[in-house]
Formats: sequence, structure tokens, C-alpha cells
Amino acid sequence: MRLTGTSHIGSQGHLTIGGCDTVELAKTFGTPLYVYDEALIRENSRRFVKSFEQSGFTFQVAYASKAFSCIAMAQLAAEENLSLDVVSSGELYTALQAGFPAERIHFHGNNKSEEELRMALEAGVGCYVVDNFYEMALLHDLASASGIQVNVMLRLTPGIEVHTHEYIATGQEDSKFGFGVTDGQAMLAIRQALAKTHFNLLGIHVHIGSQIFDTTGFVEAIKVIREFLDSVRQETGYEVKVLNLGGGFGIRYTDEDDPVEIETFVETITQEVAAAWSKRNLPNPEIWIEPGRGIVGNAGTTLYSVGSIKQIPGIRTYVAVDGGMTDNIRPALYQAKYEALLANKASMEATETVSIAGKCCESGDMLIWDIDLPQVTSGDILAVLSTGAYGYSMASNYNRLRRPAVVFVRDGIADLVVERETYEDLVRHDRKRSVLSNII
Ligand SMILES: Cc1ncc(COP(=O)(O)O)c(C=O)c1O
Ligand SMILES: N[C@@H](CCCC[NH3+])C(=O)O
Repeated sequence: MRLTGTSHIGSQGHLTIGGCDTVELAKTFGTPLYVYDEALIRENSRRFVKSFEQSGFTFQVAYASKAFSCIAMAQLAAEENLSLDVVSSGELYTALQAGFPAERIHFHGNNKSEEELRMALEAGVGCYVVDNFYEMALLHDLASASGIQVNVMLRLTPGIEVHTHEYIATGQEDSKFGFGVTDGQAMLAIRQALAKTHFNLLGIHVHIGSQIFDTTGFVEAIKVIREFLDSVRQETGYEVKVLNLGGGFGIRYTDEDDPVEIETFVETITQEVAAAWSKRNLPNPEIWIEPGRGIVGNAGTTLYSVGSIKQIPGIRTYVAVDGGMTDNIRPALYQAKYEALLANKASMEATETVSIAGKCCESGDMLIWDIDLPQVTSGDILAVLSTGAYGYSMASNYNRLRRPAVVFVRDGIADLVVERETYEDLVRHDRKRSVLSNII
């Protein structure tokens, strides 16, 4: 197991992150607890930004806030000079509450509602990634009614299959997202967008999927898109200013994962685009990307307390923790694999193989199957690594569990950025029946 960022095993044999002893964090803030290594979020962000700076391209790195959205994260993204990808009015609201500059916000989503678009227009959002004809008409009506000119990109589906879980592949023809390149919808969309008086068509967007380990899919997407843009030039004379290649940059969850480095992703993308554009004697476009997982994934660790331990002789030992699919749905949803260690026994040798169960009323609520750990006892603190992306953001209240707190740690300081939900929170929107039943 490789610890990343500022995580290491401290003198007491405890896992420490950002100079904070995780066993102490568990005591202070309770468990389950999401712990984010602030320095590592910044380092990941800077690696993307620096790689682009070295490429000479004009660029934007938009943090995909779906991976982990809260006010503190939006503040951090703003400090790192990132742009922000939001896919709902909720993510937009969070960003605005954080004071994130609206002009650096890109609004995504395959079904933006009128209310959401109105909110974005009012806020002065910098770019709309238009996904379908319904949205194109709605956004244009709203923009022209308000007399506003909006920056628009069109999301295209390039018809590319990438190696990842089918639920997180998005570039294939049969996708709910975007205008298809192969079925002629993309060309039609370009024509329509160009004819809209209140649109400033910046370019196109393509996102091929998530948790992608190599550069092949991106290279293929650039090729497909450039060829499509050649037809667009021929038919309409239009050439893009911006090429948005989406997110999807994979991270290492376990030793089985071997993604290329951030620098390699950016280098390959920029070189491919430069080659494809210069071959046509065209000036380089701006390149925008939208990493989510690549910025926060390996920076998050979830701490749990071990409770019941069930041994089934000759079969398996179930070690149950005080969270589960409610704070990390990914194992249940995508059979995602994670590594973990006992934070309070971090320097001890593994002596047994156990499986980590969540506390929800579902047999499928398993966080990790067959992991080697030192002798586990109730009360131990289990740290599951690389839970920073799509953990908190996909958390639920199933079984009326309260969503955990989130702390950012840095230089020995733990900053509580999201409070643990309370029981009052759970029933906040509940109302006692006001109409009494007349069944006797
Ligand atoms: C349009 C778009 N951009 C960016 C992302 C972020 O993906 P990731 O977290 O894999 O970088 C996603 C999610 O897959 C997405 O759908
Ligand atoms: N939620 C997914 C990624 C989907 C990204 C959004 N298109 C995951 O946990 O891997």
C-alpha cells in the first residue's frame, strides 16, 4: 500500500494526515469522518495547471465539483485559480455561497431546468455547456428575453468506448449525454447554435468517461472531433475557439490500478491537439479540462470505528464499521475497490484477512472484500484511502444515517468544513400528518 500526499505513519504508529493524528481526529470529530489533505488537493491542482503552463496553450482547468462539493472546496478551487464545473443549481448555489467568481463557472447537465438556467443567468455564469436541443431553445429564449449574450459550448458524444465501468462511460454513441457526432445531431446543433443571436459559440465539449487510466481515449476523441470540425468548417466556415476535453483522469485506488501521471495526460492532450491543428494550419484553440477525481480523489480518507466482528469459521470474518454505502456508494454501485489500514495500528504487520461491512440493512453494503489487516478489535479506527471523490458527494441518508462531517487538515490544523448531520437535520423537512385518517 502506498500512502500519498502528507499521509504517513507517525511515531505512535498512528496514521497521520496533514500533520494530524487520525486517531485524535476520530476522537475529536467522531466517525465516520472524511479527512481531506489540503496540501494534496493543492498539489494535484497545481500539477494540472503547471503542465498546461508548460505546454504554452491558453487553458482553463475547471474543477468538476460533482466529485466533492462544499463551500470550503469551492473556496480552495478559487484560491488555486481553477474554474468550476457545476451540474445543478445546488452545485451552483454552493459555489456562489463560497464567493466563487461566476464568470469562471461552467454550467453542465443533461436536463437543466428553466429555474436553474434563470439562476445561472442572474449570477452571470461564464459558460453553458449545452447538452441537447431542448436546452438550446430554452437557454436562448431566456437569454434573449433578458437581453443577455451567453457563452456556449456544445457537448458532443464522439462515439468512443473507453475502458471503465459502463456506468461511468459517457463517450459512446448510446449515451444520455450530448449531441451525437455520428448520427448528424452534432452538425445540426452547431448550425442551430450559430444561428442564435444571443449565443457566443465558444466551441465544443467532449467527456469520454471517468476513471480512465491511459491516454488512448483522449487521443481518439481529439481525432474524431477534429475530423468533425473539418466538416463543420467546410459546411459553415465556423472554427472553434475552445476545445473542452472534459474530465475522467484516473487515479490509483489499489495496487491493481496503474493510471498515467497527470503530466502525461496533459502532455499527450496538448501535443495531439497541437499536431492536429497545425496540420490544418490553424492556430491552437484554448484547451479546457474538467478533472474531479484527479484533484480530490487521493486527497480524501474516510475514518470509521470498528464495531461488531462476526467470524464464520472457515468462511469469512466480517468487520463492521459505523458507515458504509451511505458515505461511499462506489463499491456497491461500481464494484469499486479500496485499500485501508487500521489508523491506530498502522505500523503493525497484517495477520488476518477480513471483509469490511457497512452498517446498512443491505447484504451488498460491503466496503472492502478480503483485506489483510493486523488483528482487528472493536474500537479500532479503520482508514479507507482515496475516498475523496464521489464519496461525500454521493452520500445518502439511507437507514436514516447522518451524513458524516468533513475536515480539511493542514500543518497540524484540522478545519471542520462540513458538520456532521444531526438527528434534527434528518427530520427537518418532515411534517406530522395534518389530515387525520377517517378509517376507524
Ligand atoms: C462532463 C463531465 N466533466 C467532468 C467530469 C469529472 O470526471 P472525473 O471526476 O472523472 O474527472 C465528469 C464526470 O465523469 C463529467 O461528466
Ligand atoms: N460517480 C462516478 C463518476 C461519475 C462522474 C460523473 N460523470 C464515480 O464515482 O466514479
